[in-house]
Amino acid sequence: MTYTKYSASGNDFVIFHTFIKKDYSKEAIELCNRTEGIGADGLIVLVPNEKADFEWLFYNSDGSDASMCGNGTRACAHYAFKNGLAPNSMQFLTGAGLIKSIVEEDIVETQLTAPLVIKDEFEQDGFTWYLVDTGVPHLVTIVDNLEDYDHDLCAKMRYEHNANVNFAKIENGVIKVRTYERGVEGETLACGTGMAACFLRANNLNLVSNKTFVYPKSDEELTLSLVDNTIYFKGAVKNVFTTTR
Ligand SMILES: N[C@@H](CCC[C@H](N)C(=O)O)C(=O)O
Repeated sequence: MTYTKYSASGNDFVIFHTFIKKDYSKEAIELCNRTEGIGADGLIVLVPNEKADFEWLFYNSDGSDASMCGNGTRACAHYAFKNGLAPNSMQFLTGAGLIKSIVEEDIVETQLTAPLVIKDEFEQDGFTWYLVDTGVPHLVTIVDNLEDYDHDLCAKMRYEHNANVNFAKIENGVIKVRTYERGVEGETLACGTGMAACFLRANNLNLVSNKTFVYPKSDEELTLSLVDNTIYFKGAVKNVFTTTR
């Protein structure tokens, strides 16, 4: 089997394609293992689909599945185009619905599914939170200092709300984000749907405009735009290596 490892702003994935649609959670745990496997935050498997260019099956590194992954969509779209599985402007089926992506060289833009606010504003453990589904659920708190990010608090909030957890800081009109990811159970270098959730929250509070640069923990620059309640998410991806095992 041939596997490709991708990095999308530091969020990394093992990707392969097959005709066989089945449960790949066991493979996700093995392949994503950073000591004995390839090492990644998630596994993406592309399978054929009659109504779209293809369908993806997405797994976190602990083998749990997730309906969406923003960075994963960008890596996956690049992989699909480079492997002749889809044109550069494509649509593919995810658990959250049809996703549209456009590949231009190493830059990929994805149109995320319509966001759904789950809980508008609430106080817990000294922070003000907002809970929104941008494909998967995300808690967002806006802070003055990103050092407020606290692993134990994130883990507690993640299980209480069954959501990913984001700390965001607005600085000179851009957003800096740190994300604790469900299914990785720790901080990742970037989370696309998390950045989208922070962007939406900051935009709703009029803290940023409809088109904003967002910087995750990796410090790679992404552009987030809001047009008619649709979030567009754009940035570079990298094919790290391809291996056969
Ligand atoms: N890293 C992703 C989100 C992946 C899914 C998430 N960990 C969950 O289980 O909800 C992104 O870039 O959006």
